[in-house]
Amino acid sequence: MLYIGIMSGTSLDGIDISLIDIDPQYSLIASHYLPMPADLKKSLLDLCTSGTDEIHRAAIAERQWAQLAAHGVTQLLAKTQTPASKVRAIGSHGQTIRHEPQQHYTVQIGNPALLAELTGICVVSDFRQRDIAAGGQGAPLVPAFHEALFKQHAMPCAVLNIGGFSNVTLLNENQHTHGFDCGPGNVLMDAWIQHRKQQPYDREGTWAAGGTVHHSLLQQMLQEPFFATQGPKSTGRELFNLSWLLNILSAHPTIDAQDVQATLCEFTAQTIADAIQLAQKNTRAVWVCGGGAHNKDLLNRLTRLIPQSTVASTDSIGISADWMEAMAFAWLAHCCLENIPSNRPTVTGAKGLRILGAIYPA
Ligand SMILES: Nc1ncnc2c1ncn2[C@@H]1O[C@H](COP(=O)(O)OP(=O)(O)OP(=O)(O)O)[C@@H](O)[C@H]1O
Ligand SMILES: CC(=O)N[C@H]1[C@@H]2OC[C@@H](O2)[C@@H](O)[C@@H]1O[C@H](C)C(=O)O
Repeated sequence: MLYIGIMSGTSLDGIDISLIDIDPQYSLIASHYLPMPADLKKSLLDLCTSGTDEIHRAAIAERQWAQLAAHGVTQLLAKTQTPASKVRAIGSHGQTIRHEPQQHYTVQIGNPALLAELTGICVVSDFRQRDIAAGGQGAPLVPAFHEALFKQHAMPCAVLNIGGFSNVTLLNENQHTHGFDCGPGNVLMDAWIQHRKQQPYDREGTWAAGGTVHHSLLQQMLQEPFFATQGPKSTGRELFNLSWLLNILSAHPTIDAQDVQATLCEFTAQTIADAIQLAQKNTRAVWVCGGGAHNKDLLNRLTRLIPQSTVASTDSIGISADWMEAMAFAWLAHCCLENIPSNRPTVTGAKGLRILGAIYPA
Protein backbone atom coordinates (compact mmCIF):
# COMPACT_ATOMS: atom_id res chain seq x y z
CA MET A 1 0.00 0.00 0.00
CA LEU A 2 1.59 3.27 -1.16
CA TYR A 3 1.61 6.57 0.73
CA ILE A 4 3.33 9.89 0.16
CA GLY A 5 4.76 11.93 3.04
CA ILE A 6 5.50 15.65 2.80
CA MET A 7 7.68 17.38 5.38
CA SER A 8 8.47 21.06 5.34
CA GLY A 9 10.53 21.54 8.47
CA THR A 10 11.55 24.40 10.69
CA SER A 11 14.81 24.95 8.76
CA LEU A 12 12.72 26.13 5.81
CA ASP A 13 15.40 24.89 3.44
CA GLY A 14 12.92 22.98 1.29
CA ILE A 15 10.15 20.42 1.02
CA ASP A 16 10.96 16.72 1.45
CA ILE A 17 8.62 14.26 -0.27
CA SER A 18 8.76 10.50 0.21
CA LEU A 19 6.94 7.62 -1.44
CA ILE A 20 6.70 4.63 0.89
CA ASP A 21 5.22 1.18 0.84
CA ILE A 22 3.70 0.14 4.15
CA ASP A 23 4.63 -3.50 3.45
CA PRO A 24 7.32 -4.56 3.93
CA GLN A 25 8.48 -2.50 6.89
CA TYR A 26 7.62 1.00 5.64
CA SER A 27 10.17 0.89 2.83
CA LEU A 28 11.22 4.06 1.04
CA ILE A 29 10.53 3.64 -2.67
CA ALA A 30 11.50 7.09 -3.89
CA SER A 31 12.06 10.61 -2.68
CA HIS A 32 12.06 14.10 -4.05
CA TYR A 33 13.40 17.38 -2.70
CA LEU A 34 12.20 20.84 -3.67
CA PRO A 35 14.29 23.78 -2.48
CA MET A 36 12.18 26.53 -0.93
CA PRO A 37 12.02 29.55 -3.27
CA ALA A 38 13.57 32.60 -1.53
CA ASP A 39 10.38 34.70 -1.64
CA LEU A 40 8.24 31.93 -0.12
CA LYS A 41 10.88 31.26 2.54
CA LYS A 42 10.81 34.93 3.48
CA SER A 43 6.99 35.00 3.64
CA LEU A 44 6.94 31.89 5.86
CA LEU A 45 9.71 33.18 8.13
CA ASP A 46 7.91 36.51 8.49
CA LEU A 47 4.80 34.59 9.58
CA CYS A 48 6.80 33.01 12.41
CA THR A 49 6.68 36.34 14.26
CA SER A 50 3.68 38.59 14.75
CA GLY A 51 3.11 41.39 12.25
CA THR A 52 0.39 43.19 10.35
CA ASP A 53 -2.13 41.53 8.04
CA GLU A 54 -1.09 38.04 9.10
CA ILE A 55 -4.32 36.29 8.05
CA HIS A 56 -4.02 37.55 4.50
CA ARG A 57 -0.30 36.79 4.29
CA ALA A 58 -0.79 33.29 5.74
CA ALA A 59 -3.54 32.51 3.21
CA ILE A 60 -1.38 33.63 0.28
CA ALA A 61 1.70 31.79 1.56
CA GLU A 62 -0.13 28.52 2.19
CA ARG A 63 -1.59 28.59 -1.29
CA GLN A 64 1.92 28.98 -2.76
CA TRP A 65 3.21 26.24 -0.47
CA ALA A 66 0.44 23.81 -1.56
CA GLN A 67 1.10 24.58 -5.24
CA LEU A 68 4.80 23.87 -4.75
CA ALA A 69 4.12 20.67 -2.80
CA ALA A 70 1.64 19.47 -5.45
CA HIS A 71 4.25 20.14 -8.14
CA GLY A 72 6.73 18.04 -6.17
CA VAL A 73 4.23 15.19 -5.82
CA THR A 74 3.60 15.25 -9.58
CA GLN A 75 7.35 15.12 -10.26
CA LEU A 76 7.84 12.25 -7.82
CA LEU A 77 5.01 10.24 -9.37
CA ALA A 78 6.34 10.92 -12.90
CA LYS A 79 9.87 9.83 -12.08
CA THR A 80 8.65 6.58 -10.52
CA GLN A 81 5.91 6.08 -13.14
CA THR A 82 3.38 5.70 -10.34
CA PRO A 83 -0.23 6.60 -11.18
CA ALA A 84 -1.82 8.89 -8.58
CA SER A 85 -4.62 6.33 -8.21
CA LYS A 86 -2.10 3.85 -6.70
CA VAL A 87 -1.34 6.19 -3.78
CA ARG A 88 -3.79 5.80 -0.93
CA ALA A 89 -3.03 9.14 0.71
CA ILE A 90 -0.59 11.96 1.21
CA GLY A 91 0.42 12.77 4.79
CA SER A 92 1.24 16.47 4.77
CA HIS A 93 2.91 18.07 7.78
CA GLY A 94 2.44 21.56 6.36
CA GLN A 95 4.62 24.40 7.58
CA THR A 96 4.75 25.36 11.25
CA ILE A 97 4.45 29.12 11.63
CA ARG A 98 3.69 29.22 15.37
CA HIS A 99 4.14 26.70 18.14
CA GLU A 100 2.89 27.83 21.55
CA PRO A 101 2.05 24.63 23.48
CA GLN A 102 1.89 26.55 26.80
CA GLN A 103 -0.95 28.52 25.30
CA HIS A 104 -2.47 25.31 23.89
CA TYR A 105 -2.04 26.08 20.22
CA THR A 106 0.19 25.27 17.29
CA VAL A 107 -0.27 26.41 13.69
CA GLN A 108 0.74 24.50 10.57
CA ILE A 109 -0.34 25.97 7.25
CA GLY A 110 -0.37 24.17 3.89
CA ASN A 111 -3.85 24.33 2.37
CA PRO A 112 -4.52 20.56 2.35
CA ALA A 113 -7.76 21.06 0.41
CA LEU A 114 -5.84 22.64 -2.47
CA LEU A 115 -3.19 19.91 -2.28
CA ALA A 116 -5.93 17.26 -2.62
CA GLU A 117 -7.51 19.21 -5.47
CA LEU A 118 -4.24 19.61 -7.39
CA THR A 119 -2.98 16.04 -6.93
CA GLY A 120 -6.27 14.12 -7.00
CA ILE A 121 -5.00 12.20 -3.96
CA CYS A 122 -6.55 12.05 -0.47
CA VAL A 123 -4.60 14.31 1.91
CA VAL A 124 -4.26 13.81 5.67
CA SER A 125 -3.01 16.90 7.47
CA ASP A 126 -3.23 18.90 10.74
CA PHE A 127 -1.72 16.05 12.74
CA ARG A 128 -0.88 18.10 15.82
CA GLN A 129 -4.31 19.55 16.60
CA ARG A 130 -5.98 16.56 18.22
CA ASP A 131 -3.05 15.93 20.53
CA ILE A 132 -3.12 19.60 21.61
CA ALA A 133 -6.89 19.33 22.13
CA ALA A 134 -6.22 16.36 24.42
CA GLY A 135 -3.88 18.49 26.53
CA GLY A 136 -0.63 17.52 24.75
CA GLN A 137 2.20 19.53 23.27
CA GLY A 138 1.28 18.41 19.73
CA ALA A 139 4.98 17.55 19.25
CA PRO A 140 7.12 15.64 18.70
CA LEU A 141 5.05 13.14 16.69
CA VAL A 142 7.79 11.04 15.10
CA PRO A 143 8.41 8.85 18.20
CA ALA A 144 5.58 6.42 17.32
CA PHE A 145 7.11 5.93 13.88
CA HIS A 146 10.58 5.43 15.36
CA GLU A 147 9.04 2.83 17.70
CA ALA A 148 7.58 0.92 14.74
CA LEU A 149 10.74 1.22 12.62
CA PHE A 150 13.33 0.30 15.24
CA LYS A 151 11.47 -2.66 16.77
CA GLN A 152 14.15 -5.13 15.67
CA HIS A 153 17.15 -3.08 16.83
CA ALA A 154 19.24 -3.55 19.96
CA MET A 155 17.72 -1.77 22.97
CA PRO A 156 17.87 0.55 24.78
CA CYS A 157 18.53 3.00 21.97
CA ALA A 158 17.75 6.58 21.03
CA VAL A 159 16.65 8.00 17.70
CA LEU A 160 17.79 11.56 17.41
CA ASN A 161 16.41 13.91 14.76
CA ILE A 162 18.56 17.01 14.25
CA GLY A 163 16.62 19.36 12.00
CA GLY A 164 16.08 23.03 12.76
CA PHE A 165 15.23 21.75 16.25
CA SER A 166 16.28 18.45 17.75
CA ASN A 167 14.03 15.80 19.16
CA VAL A 168 14.85 12.43 20.62
CA THR A 169 12.93 9.16 20.92
CA LEU A 170 14.06 6.82 23.69
CA LEU A 171 13.26 3.17 23.06
CA ASN A 172 13.73 0.23 25.41
CA GLU A 173 12.92 -3.47 25.77
CA ASN A 174 9.72 -2.74 27.68
CA GLN A 175 8.25 -0.74 24.81
CA HIS A 176 7.90 2.29 27.07
CA THR A 177 8.62 4.92 24.48
CA HIS A 178 9.72 8.33 25.68
CA GLY A 179 10.70 11.39 23.77
CA PHE A 180 10.79 15.17 23.70
CA ASP A 181 12.37 18.13 21.94
CA CYS A 182 15.93 18.58 23.23
CA GLY A 183 16.17 22.18 22.03
CA PRO A 184 17.88 23.79 19.05
CA GLY A 185 19.21 21.54 16.29
CA ASN A 186 20.73 23.47 13.43
CA VAL A 187 18.66 26.61 13.91
CA LEU A 188 21.21 28.72 15.81
CA MET A 189 24.22 27.51 13.83
CA ASP A 190 22.33 28.27 10.59
CA ALA A 191 21.26 31.70 11.87
CA TRP A 192 24.81 32.64 12.90
CA ILE A 193 26.57 31.58 9.69
CA GLN A 194 23.85 33.34 7.69
CA HIS A 195 24.30 36.47 9.80
CA ARG A 196 28.11 36.53 9.56
CA LYS A 197 28.96 34.80 6.28
CA GLN A 198 25.69 34.88 4.30
CA GLN A 199 25.76 31.09 3.99
CA PRO A 200 22.65 28.98 4.71
CA TYR A 201 24.49 26.40 6.84
CA ASP A 202 27.92 25.28 7.99
CA ARG A 203 28.70 22.48 5.56
CA GLU A 204 29.85 19.39 7.53
CA GLY A 205 30.48 21.77 10.43
CA THR A 206 33.89 22.78 9.10
CA TRP A 207 33.62 26.41 10.24
CA ALA A 208 32.70 25.30 13.77
CA ALA A 209 35.45 22.67 13.78
CA GLY A 210 38.10 25.33 13.17
CA GLY A 211 36.96 27.52 16.10
CA THR A 212 37.47 27.34 19.84
CA VAL A 213 34.64 26.86 22.34
CA HIS A 214 34.16 29.89 24.58
CA HIS A 215 33.27 28.37 27.93
CA SER A 216 31.57 31.28 29.67
CA LEU A 217 29.39 31.88 26.59
CA LEU A 218 28.53 28.17 26.58
CA GLN A 219 27.61 28.24 30.27
CA GLN A 220 25.41 31.28 29.77
CA MET A 221 23.52 29.62 26.92
CA LEU A 222 23.02 26.49 29.02
CA GLN A 223 21.23 28.61 31.65
CA GLU A 224 18.14 28.87 29.42
CA PRO A 225 15.31 27.49 31.65
CA PHE A 226 13.99 25.22 28.84
CA PHE A 227 16.88 22.81 29.49
CA ALA A 228 16.10 22.40 33.18
CA THR A 229 12.47 21.41 32.56
CA GLN A 230 11.54 17.76 32.28
CA GLY A 231 9.43 16.48 29.39
CA PRO A 232 6.85 16.54 27.95
CA LYS A 233 8.35 19.53 26.20
CA SER A 234 8.64 20.97 22.72
CA THR A 235 10.06 24.16 21.35
CA GLY A 236 10.54 26.27 18.24
CA ARG A 237 11.61 29.57 16.72
CA GLU A 238 9.46 31.40 19.28
CA LEU A 239 12.24 30.79 21.83
CA PHE A 240 15.47 29.93 19.99
CA ASN A 241 16.23 32.44 17.24
CA LEU A 242 18.86 34.98 16.16
CA SER A 243 17.55 37.57 18.66
CA TRP A 244 18.00 35.07 21.51
CA LEU A 245 21.61 34.55 20.42
CA LEU A 246 22.40 38.24 19.81
CA ASN A 247 20.98 39.10 23.22
CA ILE A 248 23.38 36.65 24.92
CA LEU A 249 26.28 37.74 22.71
CA SER A 250 25.79 41.36 23.72
CA ALA A 251 27.55 40.45 26.99
CA HIS A 252 30.50 39.01 24.98
CA PRO A 253 31.22 41.59 22.26
CA THR A 254 34.81 40.50 21.57
CA ILE A 255 34.34 36.80 20.78
CA ASP A 256 35.56 35.86 17.31
CA ALA A 257 32.71 34.85 14.93
CA GLN A 258 34.20 31.41 14.26
CA ASP A 259 34.51 30.75 18.00
CA VAL A 260 30.82 31.62 18.36
CA GLN A 261 30.05 28.96 15.74
CA ALA A 262 32.20 26.40 17.59
CA THR A 263 30.42 27.30 20.84
CA LEU A 264 27.00 26.95 19.19
CA CYS A 265 27.93 23.51 17.88
CA GLU A 266 29.18 22.44 21.33
CA PHE A 267 26.03 23.91 22.93
CA THR A 268 23.80 21.97 20.53
CA ALA A 269 25.71 18.74 21.22
CA GLN A 270 25.83 19.33 24.98
CA THR A 271 22.09 19.95 25.34
CA ILE A 272 21.31 16.81 23.32
CA ALA A 273 23.82 14.68 25.23
CA ASP A 274 22.57 15.91 28.62
CA ALA A 275 18.97 15.21 27.63
CA ILE A 276 19.71 11.65 26.49
CA GLN A 277 21.89 10.81 29.50
CA LEU A 278 19.38 12.16 31.97
CA ALA A 279 16.38 10.44 30.39
CA GLN A 280 17.93 7.04 29.55
CA LYS A 281 21.34 6.49 31.10
CA ASN A 282 21.94 3.02 29.64
CA THR A 283 21.32 4.00 26.00
CA ARG A 284 23.52 1.74 23.86
CA ALA A 285 23.17 3.44 20.50
CA VAL A 286 22.14 6.88 19.33
CA TRP A 287 20.86 6.76 15.74
CA VAL A 288 20.98 10.21 14.18
CA CYS A 289 18.74 11.47 11.39
CA GLY A 290 17.77 14.84 9.89
CA GLY A 291 20.11 17.28 8.17
CA GLY A 292 22.31 17.52 11.27
CA ALA A 293 23.44 13.93 10.63
CA HIS A 294 25.66 15.44 7.89
CA ASN A 295 27.39 17.79 10.32
CA LYS A 296 30.61 15.87 11.08
CA ASP A 297 31.75 18.30 13.76
CA LEU A 298 28.41 17.98 15.57
CA LEU A 299 28.58 14.16 15.41
CA ASN A 300 32.17 14.20 16.71
CA ARG A 301 31.11 16.32 19.67
CA LEU A 302 28.14 14.03 20.39
CA THR A 303 30.43 10.97 20.25
CA ARG A 304 32.73 12.58 22.83
CA LEU A 305 29.88 13.70 25.08
CA ILE A 306 27.97 10.36 25.07
CA PRO A 307 30.88 7.94 25.57
CA GLN A 308 28.76 4.95 26.62
CA SER A 309 26.82 4.87 23.30
CA THR A 310 27.55 4.36 19.67
CA VAL A 311 26.62 7.55 17.83
CA ALA A 312 25.97 7.06 14.11
CA SER A 313 23.75 8.20 11.28
CA THR A 314 20.71 6.00 10.56
CA ASP A 315 22.18 5.76 7.02
CA SER A 316 24.65 3.26 8.48
CA ILE A 317 21.80 0.84 9.27
CA GLY A 318 20.01 1.34 5.97
CA ILE A 319 17.43 3.90 7.14
CA SER A 320 17.73 7.14 5.24
CA ALA A 321 18.64 9.98 7.61
CA ASP A 322 17.37 12.59 5.17
CA TRP A 323 13.95 11.04 4.55
CA MET A 324 12.98 9.81 8.00
CA GLU A 325 10.57 12.67 8.78
CA ALA A 326 8.90 12.61 5.36
CA MET A 327 8.47 8.84 5.77
CA ALA A 328 7.00 9.41 9.23
CA PHE A 329 4.27 11.66 7.85
CA ALA A 330 3.39 9.10 5.17
CA TRP A 331 3.05 6.54 7.98
CA LEU A 332 1.00 8.96 10.09
CA ALA A 333 -1.47 9.27 7.18
CA HIS A 334 -1.75 5.47 7.15
CA CYS A 335 -2.41 5.42 10.91
CA CYS A 336 -5.16 8.01 10.53
CA LEU A 337 -6.94 6.12 7.75
CA GLU A 338 -6.61 2.84 9.66
CA ASN A 339 -7.83 4.41 12.95
CA ILE A 340 -4.52 3.68 14.67
CA PRO A 341 -3.62 6.14 17.45
CA SER A 342 -0.26 7.74 16.67
CA ASN A 343 0.53 10.15 19.47
CA ARG A 344 2.40 8.90 22.51
CA PRO A 345 1.01 10.42 25.72
CA THR A 346 4.36 9.81 27.50
CA VAL A 347 5.93 12.04 24.85
CA THR A 348 3.40 14.81 24.28
CA GLY A 349 1.61 14.78 27.63
CA ALA A 350 -1.81 14.25 26.05
CA LYS A 351 -4.53 12.71 28.24
CA GLY A 352 -4.46 9.55 26.16
CA LEU A 353 -3.84 7.92 22.81
CA ARG A 354 -5.51 9.74 19.93
CA ILE A 355 -6.01 9.18 16.20
CA LEU A 356 -4.24 12.13 14.59
CA GLY A 357 -5.02 13.99 11.38
CA ALA A 358 -7.78 15.59 9.37
CA ILE A 359 -8.83 13.90 6.13
CA TYR A 360 -9.37 15.72 2.82
CA PRO A 361 -10.70 13.01 0.46
CA ALA A 362 -9.41 12.77 -3.11
N1 LIG B 1 26.13 18.65 4.61
C1 LIG B 1 25.66 19.26 5.72
N2 LIG B 1 26.51 19.70 6.67
C2 LIG B 1 26.07 20.33 7.77
N3 LIG B 1 24.77 20.57 8.02
C3 LIG B 1 23.87 20.15 7.12
C4 LIG B 1 24.24 19.48 5.93
N4 LIG B 1 23.12 19.18 5.23
C5 LIG B 1 22.09 19.66 5.95
N5 LIG B 1 22.52 20.25 7.08
C6 LIG B 1 21.73 20.93 8.12
O1 LIG B 1 20.46 20.37 8.16
C7 LIG B 1 19.44 21.39 8.07
C8 LIG B 1 18.22 20.83 7.44
O2 LIG B 1 17.81 19.74 8.19
P1 LIG B 1 16.38 19.11 8.06
O3 LIG B 1 15.96 19.13 6.64
O4 LIG B 1 16.39 17.82 8.79
O5 LIG B 1 15.54 20.18 8.89
P2 LIG B 1 13.99 20.38 9.02
O6 LIG B 1 13.26 19.15 8.59
O7 LIG B 1 13.68 21.65 8.35
O8 LIG B 1 13.83 20.62 10.58
P3 LIG B 1 12.84 20.05 11.72
O9 LIG B 1 13.14 18.60 11.89
O10 LIG B 1 13.26 20.85 12.90
O11 LIG B 1 11.48 20.34 11.27
C9 LIG B 1 20.12 22.51 7.28
O12 LIG B 1 19.53 23.75 7.56
C10 LIG B 1 21.56 22.40 7.79
O13 LIG B 1 21.73 23.13 8.97
C1 LIG C 1 5.86 22.31 16.07
C2 LIG C 1 6.82 21.66 15.13
O1 LIG C 1 6.70 21.79 13.92
N1 LIG C 1 7.79 20.98 15.69
C3 LIG C 1 8.78 20.22 14.92
C4 LIG C 1 10.16 20.85 15.07
O2 LIG C 1 11.12 20.13 14.34
C5 LIG C 1 11.70 19.14 15.20
C6 LIG C 1 10.94 19.30 16.48
O3 LIG C 1 10.60 20.69 16.41
C7 LIG C 1 9.65 18.47 16.51
O4 LIG C 1 8.95 18.77 17.69
C8 LIG C 1 8.69 18.78 15.35
O5 LIG C 1 8.84 17.98 14.23
C9 LIG C 1 8.79 16.59 14.16
C10 LIG C 1 8.50 16.17 12.77
C11 LIG C 1 7.82 15.88 15.10
O6 LIG C 1 6.71 16.33 15.35
O7 LIG C 1 8.15 14.79 15.54
